[in-house]
Amino acid sequence: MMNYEPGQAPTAPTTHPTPDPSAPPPPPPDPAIEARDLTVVRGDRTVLRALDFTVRPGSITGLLGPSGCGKTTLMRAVVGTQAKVTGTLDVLGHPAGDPALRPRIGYVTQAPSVFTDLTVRQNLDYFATVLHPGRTHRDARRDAVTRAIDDVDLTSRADALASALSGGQRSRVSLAVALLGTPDLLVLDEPTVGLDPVLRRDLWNLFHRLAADRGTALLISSHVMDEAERCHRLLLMRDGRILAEDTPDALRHRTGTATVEEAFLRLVDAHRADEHRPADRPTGDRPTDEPPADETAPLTEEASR
Ligand SMILES: Nc1ncnc2c1ncn2[C@@H]1O[C@H](COP(=O)(O)OP(=O)(O)OP(=O)(O)O)[C@@H](O)[C@H]1O
Repeated sequence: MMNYEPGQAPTAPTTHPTPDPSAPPPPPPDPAIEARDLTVVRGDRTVLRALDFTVRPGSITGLLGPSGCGKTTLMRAVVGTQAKVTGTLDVLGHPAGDPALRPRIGYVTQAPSVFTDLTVRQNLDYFATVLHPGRTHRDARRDAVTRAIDDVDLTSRADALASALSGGQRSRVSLAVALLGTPDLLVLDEPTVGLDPVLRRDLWNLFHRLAADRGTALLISSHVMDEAERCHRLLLMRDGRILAEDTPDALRHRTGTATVEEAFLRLVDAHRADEHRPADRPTGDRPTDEPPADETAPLTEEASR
């Protein structure tokens, strides 16, 4: 199986001078997301525990793990809607939640947020007007709306009421809204749930185009392990912790397995064995009243419903 290479920066205009080959390579761009010791408490439970990870611009990072392991909480922290976040969490060079980030991040939740009494185009027009109000932006708004509808392959349904769309189509309207502002970071919570294989493939092609052509960083959660193979890098999570952060190839290689799903299961088994080794077990690591996340849940799409 192959690894996808992160997207290259858009080609420089031809009027620029040819770069000097003896010059040192430019420094890597700043991370899109940098988390150090990231911890989140929800209610009386610690649901994210001291996470360290980095997401690079122009790359697709898959966030994978069983139901309840903390994927949505992590995404909420990144977009700045989660309370009780400690540690360091920088997004596009700002602390997560900084108002300057609002126009630069697109976030699509699991529940589509669309007005069902408006058409697809009217939904997009509304959000485009919120993003870029005023008559002077009218043409740019119209172009952005047309492009976003086309990006998610809903041109033929542009004038249909959102209430008349399927669940998967409504999710794509939400995705189109997130694409309107040409965000630098797209955070997508299970964007392909309920989509048929052709649409899933088309959306993944779109994600790769966004990363390669626009330099967008994408953080995408999924239960579907074959989608893991389409990511540049993976964050494998379990029970509020990151089990591994690496490329799909490196994870398979490291665990001596043929698929990311097998690699994940191998890592879970190794982690459990460590936890159950009495001498090593840290006391008080998990309160006795706090059950682990649903760690035995299979990682298939069917099992995630
Ligand atoms: N509002 C809340 N108050 C307290 N705990 C919560 C709240 N929402 C979620 N949790 C807990 O936080 C933990 C992480 O939940 P989260 O939704 O982030 O998991 P997830 O990996 O996204 O799950 P799924 O794949 O099922 O969406 C779970 O144990 C969940 O029970």
